[in-house]
Amino acid sequence: VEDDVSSTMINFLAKLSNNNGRQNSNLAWKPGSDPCRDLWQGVVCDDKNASVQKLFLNRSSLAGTLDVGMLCNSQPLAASLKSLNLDGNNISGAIANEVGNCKNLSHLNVSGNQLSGILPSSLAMLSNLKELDISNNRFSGNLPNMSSLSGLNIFLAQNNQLMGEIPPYNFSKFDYFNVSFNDLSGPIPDLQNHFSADSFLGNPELCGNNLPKSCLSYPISDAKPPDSEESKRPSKRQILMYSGYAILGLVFILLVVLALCTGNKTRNKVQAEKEATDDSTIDKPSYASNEYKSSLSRPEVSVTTESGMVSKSLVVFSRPYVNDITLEDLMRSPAELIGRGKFGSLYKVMLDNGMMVVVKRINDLNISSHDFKQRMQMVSQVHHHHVLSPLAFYCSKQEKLLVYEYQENGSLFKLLHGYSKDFDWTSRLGIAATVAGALAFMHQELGECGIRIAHGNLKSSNILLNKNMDACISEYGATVMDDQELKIQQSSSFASSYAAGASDVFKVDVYGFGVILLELLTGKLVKSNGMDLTEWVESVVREEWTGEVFDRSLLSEYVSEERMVNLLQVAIKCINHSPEGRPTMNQVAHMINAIKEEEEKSLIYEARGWA
Ligand SMILES: Nc1ncnc2c1ncn2[C@@H]1O[C@H](COP(=O)(O)OP(=O)(O)OP(=O)(O)O)[C@@H](O)[C@H]1O
Repeated sequence: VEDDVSSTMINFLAKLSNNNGRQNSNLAWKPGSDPCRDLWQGVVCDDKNASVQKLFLNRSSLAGTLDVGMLCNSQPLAASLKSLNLDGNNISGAIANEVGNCKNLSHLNVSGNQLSGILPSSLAMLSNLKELDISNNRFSGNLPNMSSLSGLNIFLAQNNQLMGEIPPYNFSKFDYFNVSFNDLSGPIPDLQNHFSADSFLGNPELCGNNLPKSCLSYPISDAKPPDSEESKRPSKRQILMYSGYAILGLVFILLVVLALCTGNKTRNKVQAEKEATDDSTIDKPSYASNEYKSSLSRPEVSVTTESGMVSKSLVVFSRPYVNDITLEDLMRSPAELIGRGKFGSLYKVMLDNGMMVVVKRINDLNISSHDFKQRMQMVSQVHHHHVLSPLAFYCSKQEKLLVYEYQENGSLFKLLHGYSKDFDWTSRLGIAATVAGALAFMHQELGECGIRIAHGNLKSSNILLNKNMDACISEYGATVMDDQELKIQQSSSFASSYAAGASDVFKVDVYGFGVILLELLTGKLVKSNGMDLTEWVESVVREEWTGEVFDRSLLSEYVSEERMVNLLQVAIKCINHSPEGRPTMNQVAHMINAIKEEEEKSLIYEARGWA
């Protein structure tokens, strides 16, 4: 390989590494050595070791600037390079127009970085391009028209800030196509039945079949360039169509007003009758539909409807029953306030189709709309039977809403600290194992995405029980805590050590899970009469009175104290003051499964009378 190729590559990597002109030491590309013969890490050469064909610099902790121009202006390299993979770093900068000089590039993957700027039109000149992945960055401007690239079969651009209309791509050529969660507008082109709405979700101004917004204002068959003079003047057909809609709209509004008047009278009567017969106020749900509706109909949340029916802004993930739910549906459905936590209020809402959902209004979440969208999309893509996925979300600068399925059997918190005393050891151990397994799975899946999304607010009120009494984790990823919040959240005695490790967000979840284990073992509240559960358990264990820790109702069940002590040891590891000292959720899940297996074996022994 020519010397100037080696030195270009070293300079390219030094810029990407942002390490005072030095490159990332893990990769060890040494001046004076040969990229092919000396087997530089991440470099793939041709059979004769004469030219560099592929660069795999993905997940290499690079946090500098991308200078594609440097690579593609170096003639031998520009001619030989077929694949450039920079996925999953923290690289900033833009894709320079010179990328068009890398004529043989077939795979370009810059996903999961901090890249920004406008996509160069020269991308459309890469006639060998097969895969282009620019997802999870901050690119803006229009999508390049790459309809002439006949070999392009993967195009991923989700989670950026791209604008404008989608060019007329030939969708039959794509195996994968995704432009969801951008700011694209206008009608989606003819998909030739190749892609579902999921590839386009999260673009409030995009319209088409199965998208929240219909294309009434963009009759596709009459499509003209949107800013041509003629398109600005409505045609006779359009005038007739709009007048029809206006009349229908008026009739609809009159009917709604009429229905509201009669409905109000009936409701007032029913309410009055109810109040007369029911004077108990304890545990009665507080009806809050007015507060809820006014919160949802504030200007920044209000729906812009077309033909009075289509919501502009609710992002709905495709699930049965809620596929065509709109923000308007949520607004007009009966709502009841069921909780007001630190991070927002929770409403129970009954949809027209009888489905019960909960809507969480999140206050002051320390996160931009773009990042929130990105988080929610990633969380919704990871499916685990014991994690409640959001059904839909809404997001503006001022307001964030999350919609979940209602879980009728309440929370683990209620089961432990409510009136029911019927919560035996086997069920507690089962819930601990289920939650640990689900959390380990989520950490594994979401640890691989660039931003590492943790639950962020794990506690027994966020562990819900479905109709089969199976535990599921709710509100995964809905809380983003900074160090300051962590300090406030924790008791002063170990706030600093706890917050110091906040950078590993997963270890914060491990701590939260440890506290849940302590609740399961002791049956005690996390905070009660000024006592902190973790401090109390630690002091009792220090004094070697471990037996005192356990819930009395468990002791009366003749549960093996050895297995309870084993579970307590797992809990104590999880609440280690030093985050680095805590196990990973995967390790926790293994430890709990081992205890559960022991328990199951002993139950079999007992059943056979061998004990
Ligand atoms: N999908 C759901 N179905 C049924 N009950 C739920 C659902 N989501 C939450 N809850 C319950 O509603 C109550 C209020 O929840 P909310 O999330 O507002 O408060 P929290 O969990 O106590 O506080 P935070 O704001 O810190 O999450 C809790 O008891 C919770 O268990």
